[in-house]
Amino acid sequence: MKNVGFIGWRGMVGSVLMSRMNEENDFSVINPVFFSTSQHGQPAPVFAGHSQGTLQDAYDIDALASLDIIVTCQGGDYTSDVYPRLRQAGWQGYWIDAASTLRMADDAIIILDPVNQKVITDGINRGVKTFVGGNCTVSLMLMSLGGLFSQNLVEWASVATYQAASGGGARHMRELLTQMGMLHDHVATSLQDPASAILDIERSVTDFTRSGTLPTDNFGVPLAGSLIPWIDKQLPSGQSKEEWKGQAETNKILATQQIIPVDGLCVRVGALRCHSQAFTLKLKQDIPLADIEQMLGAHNPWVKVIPNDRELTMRELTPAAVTGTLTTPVGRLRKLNMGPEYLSAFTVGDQLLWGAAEPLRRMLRQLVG
Ligand SMILES: NC(=O)C1=CN([C@@H]2O[C@H](COP(=O)(O)OP(=O)(O)OC[C@H]3O[C@@H](n4cnc5c(N)ncnc54)[C@H](OP(=O)(O)O)[C@@H]3O)[C@@H](O)[C@H]2O)C=CC1
Ligand SMILES: N[C@@H](CC(=O)OP(=O)(O)O)C(=O)O
Repeated sequence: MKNVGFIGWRGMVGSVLMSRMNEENDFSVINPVFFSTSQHGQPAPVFAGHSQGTLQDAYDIDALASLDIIVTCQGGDYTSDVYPRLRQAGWQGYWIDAASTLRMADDAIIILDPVNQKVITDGINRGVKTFVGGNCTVSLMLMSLGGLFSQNLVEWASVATYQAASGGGARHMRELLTQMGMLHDHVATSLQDPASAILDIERSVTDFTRSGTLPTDNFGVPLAGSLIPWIDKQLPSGQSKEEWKGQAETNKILATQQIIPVDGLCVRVGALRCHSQAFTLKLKQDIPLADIEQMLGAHNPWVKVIPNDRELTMRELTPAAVTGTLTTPVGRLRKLNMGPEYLSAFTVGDQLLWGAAEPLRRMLRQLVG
C-alpha cells in the first residue's frame, strides 16, 4: 500500500476531505501519515479504525520525502515554502494540492476528473507528478455546464457569482454568523412587536451596521445584510484575482486550443458554503433548449438539470437545498432576448465538496487504485 501524507487535514477543507474519504472507505487502500505545522508530536487522528501514532512535522523534508503521495489542504504559504524544497531534494512522489499556488505551472495539471479525465490520464502517462484542485467557482461551473463545454458549443461565458463565506475560510464563516446574530439581537425586541414600524427597524439595523461595532477583521466590512463585490486581490486589468481565474483555469482544465473567453463579476454574499453563479452564455449555434438540457444532464452523474419552473427552482436551486451534497444543479435555462444563441443558466454547488475536497480525493483514488 502506498504511503500517503496528509497536511491540512484538520482545517475546513481538510475535514471535508477526511469525511469523504471515510465515507468512500479510501483509508482501507492506503497507509496514511498525518502531519501538522503546529501540533507535531501530538496523537494522530484515527480514521476508519487506523491509528497512526503521532503527528509528524509538516516542515520535515526528510519525513515528507519518504512518502509516495502528499495531499495538502494547508494553503498556499505552505505550498510555496515546502514544495520547491521537496522537489529540489529530489522527491519524485505525487503532490496533490488544494491551494492555487501551483495551478498555472507548466508541469502541473488542474484536476476535475468528470471534466478533464483525458488530460489527467495523459498527464499521468507522461510522468506529471503535480495535481492541483481548481478554483471553486471554476470547478463548480464546469461540473454544472460541462455538457456544453465538452461539445465545444460555448463561444464565451459571462458570469456573476454569489460566493459563500466559506470560500474565505473558517474564520470568515464565523464572522458572518456573528454579524448576523448581532444584527438580530440589536432589533429583537422591536421585531417581536407586531405594531413596530419595519422602516424604523431597518434604520436601526443600518445605523448599527455602519457604527463600526460589527466584527470585520476577516471580510473588512460587514457582510450580513450586505454583499461585497470584490473577491481576492486587485489586478492591473481591473479584474479581481478571482475573476481572472475564470478564464485562465477554465481553459487550462479543458486544454482548449483556442481560448474561450470567460469573464464577469465575483461577489461575496451571506451564504455559508454554496457558491451560486448566474451565466450568460453565447453558444456557437442556435441549439434547441431540449437538446441543451439533454447534453447538460448527460455530462456527469452529479449535475442535475432543474426545469425552468418557479416552484422547482425555489425548492432545488438554492444554497440551502444543495449545501452538504455533491449535486451540482443547473437551472434557469432559457434563450435570452439577445438572440437564439444566447442562453441564461444558474448553477449552485457546495464549494467545500466539488469546489475543493472532492477532486483531490478522486485524484488520490486514481493513483492508489
Ligand atoms: N476555504 C476554501 O473554500 C478553499 C480553500 N482552499 C485551499 O485550502 C487551504 C486551506 O483552507 P481552509 O481549510 O479553509 O483553512 P483552515 O484555516 O480551516 O485550516 C488551515 C490550517 O490551519 C491550522 N489550524 C489552526 N488552528 C486550527 C483549528 N482550530 N482548527 C483547524 N485547523 C486549525 C491547521 O493546520 P495545522 O494542523 O498544521 O496547525 C489547518 O490545517 C486554503 O488556504 C486554500 O489554499 C481551496 C479551495 C477552497
Ligand atoms: N477564492 C474562493 C475560494 C477558492 O477556491 O480559492 P482558490 O482559488 O484560492 O482555491 C473564494 O473565496 O470563494
